[in-house]
Amino acid sequence: MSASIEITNVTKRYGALTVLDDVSLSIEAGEFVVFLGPSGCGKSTLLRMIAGLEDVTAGTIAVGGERVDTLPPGKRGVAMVFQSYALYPHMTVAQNMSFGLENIGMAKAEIGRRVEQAAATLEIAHLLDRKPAKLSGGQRQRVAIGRAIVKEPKAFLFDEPLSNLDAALRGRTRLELAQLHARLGSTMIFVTHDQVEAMTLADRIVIMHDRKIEQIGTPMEIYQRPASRFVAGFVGSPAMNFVPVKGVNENGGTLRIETCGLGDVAAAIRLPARFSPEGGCLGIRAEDVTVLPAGEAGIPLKADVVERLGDRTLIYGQLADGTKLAAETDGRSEARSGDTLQIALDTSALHLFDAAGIAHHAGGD
Ligand SMILES: Nc1ncnc2c1ncn2[C@@H]1O[C@H](COP(=O)(O)OP(=O)(O)OP(=O)(O)O)[C@@H](O)[C@H]1O
Repeated sequence: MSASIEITNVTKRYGALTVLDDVSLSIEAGEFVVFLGPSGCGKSTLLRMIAGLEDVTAGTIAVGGERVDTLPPGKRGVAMVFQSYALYPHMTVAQNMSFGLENIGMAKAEIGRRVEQAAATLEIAHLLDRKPAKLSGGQRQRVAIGRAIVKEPKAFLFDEPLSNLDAALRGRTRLELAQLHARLGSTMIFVTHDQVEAMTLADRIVIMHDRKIEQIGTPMEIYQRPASRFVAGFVGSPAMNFVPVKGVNENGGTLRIETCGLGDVAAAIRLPARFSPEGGCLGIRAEDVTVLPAGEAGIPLKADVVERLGDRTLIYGQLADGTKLAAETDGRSEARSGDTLQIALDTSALHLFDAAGIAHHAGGD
């Protein structure tokens, strides 16, 4: 069973502090939605309001078409998995998973059936008699998910559930969560500040910043067509390069963008109405900057740091005017710090940002 979630004009204040300001969002039944944003942007607060662990200051929340923001947590049909797992240490795995169902008076046989089924799904059947202290971090994590599954909720709410796992286990559990979602078909909301988790798990990512939703889109929409300079700089590693703009001229559908660091750049970007170069910048990802073979002339980039990642090499350098720029090249690059390299830009992958940070992309808005 899965349900849609409708968040309408939700505001959250703690005293004078506004944490979320008039936020609206529609999540479809069965969707995997990730709330992504920097620390303190309010993503956990939004999740906790859906769960019923925080009140809304204004606005409404509906699950499966039914308004729930006035209902207690247990009556909302959602189940939350916490970062800390929140298992009862004195109870076995089976008891931890049964506890919530016993509390609502469910028949023992039905509880047994659900626990058994969830344990099989999560491959923890052999751990049912153990106490949490005798489990690894990854196993505890599964128990916490199992405890949510047995409730057969209309939606799962995950609050950074992978952040206590080491890197390898984190990657594996991420895959398992994707498989679990495919198998259960449930609505899932997942809070994280890890963009790899967001990119790999989400049907849609909700980027949150400064009390608002900054952009909602599929991972590739967010990556390729970030709505704002904030999103462009937040998603992607290394962060998108930003080069200050001095002036813009439109000529037959091509925009000529004057910069200090990159010289004049031509791009198929429509000149936005009332665009002022003041405070504007050009954005380009490191992977869209090509390091030219020795002897070919391009734009000079003086390498400060060369990072060899095996399959690729990242070059962090400076343009002629001192603007910093990262370029990505192949793993066999022999570039060394101190070298002046020649680069070229993929002008079909340029983004222009105005002073307010609004994005305009090559190939149309
Ligand atoms: N009970 C509270 N009282 C006052 N302020 C709070 C309370 N809970 C959260 N806040 C504030 O609300 C803001 C949003 O917090 P929230 O935990 O939702 O952020 P987050 O995006 O989940 O960050 P993180 O990734 O660090 O958990 C923060 O500025 C936080 O200090």
